[in-house]
Amino acid sequence: MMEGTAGVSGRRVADESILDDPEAVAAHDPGGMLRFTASAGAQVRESAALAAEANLALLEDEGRPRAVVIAGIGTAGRTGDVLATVAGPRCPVPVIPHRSAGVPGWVGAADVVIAVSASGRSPEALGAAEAAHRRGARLVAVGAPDSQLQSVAERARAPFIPVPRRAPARASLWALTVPVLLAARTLGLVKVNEADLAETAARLDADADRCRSTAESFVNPAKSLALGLAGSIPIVWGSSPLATVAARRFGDTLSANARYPVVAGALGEAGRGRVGLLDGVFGGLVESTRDIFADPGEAEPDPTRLRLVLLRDGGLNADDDTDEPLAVEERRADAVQTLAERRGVRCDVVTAEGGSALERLASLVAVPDFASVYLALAHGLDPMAVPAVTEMKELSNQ
Ligand SMILES: O=P(O)(O)OC[C@H]1O[C@](O)(CO)[C@@H](O)[C@@H]1O
Repeated sequence: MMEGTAGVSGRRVADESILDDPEAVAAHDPGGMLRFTASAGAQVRESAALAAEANLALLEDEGRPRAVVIAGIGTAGRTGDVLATVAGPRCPVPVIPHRSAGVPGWVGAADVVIAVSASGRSPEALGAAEAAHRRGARLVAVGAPDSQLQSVAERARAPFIPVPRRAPARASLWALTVPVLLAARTLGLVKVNEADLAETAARLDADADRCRSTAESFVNPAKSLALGLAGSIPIVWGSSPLATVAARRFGDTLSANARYPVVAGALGEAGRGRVGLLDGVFGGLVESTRDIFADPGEAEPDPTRLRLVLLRDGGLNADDDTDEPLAVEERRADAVQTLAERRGVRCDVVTAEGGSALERLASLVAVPDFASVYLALAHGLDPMAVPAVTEMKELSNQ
C-alpha cells in the first residue's frame, strides 16, 4: 500500500486477487460505485418515465428550432455528444454540445438550449439556462430536483426533467442522457422509440449481470479488460462517431475512477496522426524488448506499455445514415489491429451489438464502465472519491 503526498492511498501494482474476492471488492468500494454502475438499465427506464411526466409538449408548439445547444460539463456534457451522434448526419438542425458557461453568441429566440447538470448547480449549465432565458430561446433543463437549475427552469416556465440524485454524476450517464434524447425526439430530431429504450435498458441489465462482482475474471469481460489494462497506458479509439463517444466516455471513467492517463478519440483522426504512438517508447520500442522466456525472478520491473482498446461499431449502421461508408470504417479498424499486432502492442476489441444506435452505444459503454471501476479496485483505490477534483475546486475557488 502506498500513500500519495495528499494522503491518497493505493497499490502501484494492480492486485488481481482483489477482483476474485467479492468481499475484498466490497471492502474497497465503500461508496457502492459498482452498484451505481449496475443501475444503468434502471436509469434508462426511470428517466423515460420521468421525461414522460414533464411537459415536453411545450417545446413542440413552436416547431422545429434553428439549432439545439446542449450545455453542461463532464458527464452532463457527454450527453450532448450522445445526442449529436444518435441524431446523426441527417439531423435537420445543428446539434451543438457546449461546455463553457453561457451560450454561443448567436443563440436567440429561434433556438433550443438543453441545460444538463446532475447536481443542478454547475456554473456551465446554470449560466446557459440563464442566458437562454434572457435571450428568449426555448429552454429544457435536466438535473437534480429542487436544485438551482430547477428554479431557473421554473422562472423561465421551461420543462424540467428531474434526475434523482442517487449516484455521482459519472455513474448517472443514462439518467442524464435519456431526457436529452426524449426532448430532442419531441423536437423531431431523433427517432428513439419505446422499443429502443426497452432494448437498451435490457442490454445494460444483461451486461451488468455479466460484469457482476461474483463473476470471476475468466468469464467477466470487465474484470479481464481491467486486468489487461493494469499498468499500461490505455489508448482507446472508436471506429465510428458513435463508437468515438463511447471511447471518450471510457477516457472519462478510466481517469476519474481508476486515475489512469488515457488517449481517447476517433480512429479516423488517429489514423492521420496519433497512430504514430504505436511506434514510440511505450509502443513498438518497448515491445521489441519483451522477453517471453525471461525468468520472472530476474526480470527488470515491467516497463510501461501502451494497451490499445478498439471500440468497433460492428457494421450494423445503414450506409446512408453515416458520415462515412461502413466499409471504410471497418477497413480502418482492421488496419489498426494489424498495425498493433505488427508492433506487438496488445489490443482489446469491444464490438457493438444491437439494432438501434442507442443500444449499440450502450453495448460499447457498459463493459468499459465496469472495467474502469474494477481497475480502481485492483489498485486499492476507492473509485468514488476523487480528492483531486475537490481540491482543484477549492484551489480555483469554484
Ligand atoms: O453534472 P454536474 O453536477 O453539473 O457536474 C458536472 C461535472 O462536475 C463533476 O461533478 C466534478 O465536479 C463531474 O463529476 C461532473 O460530470
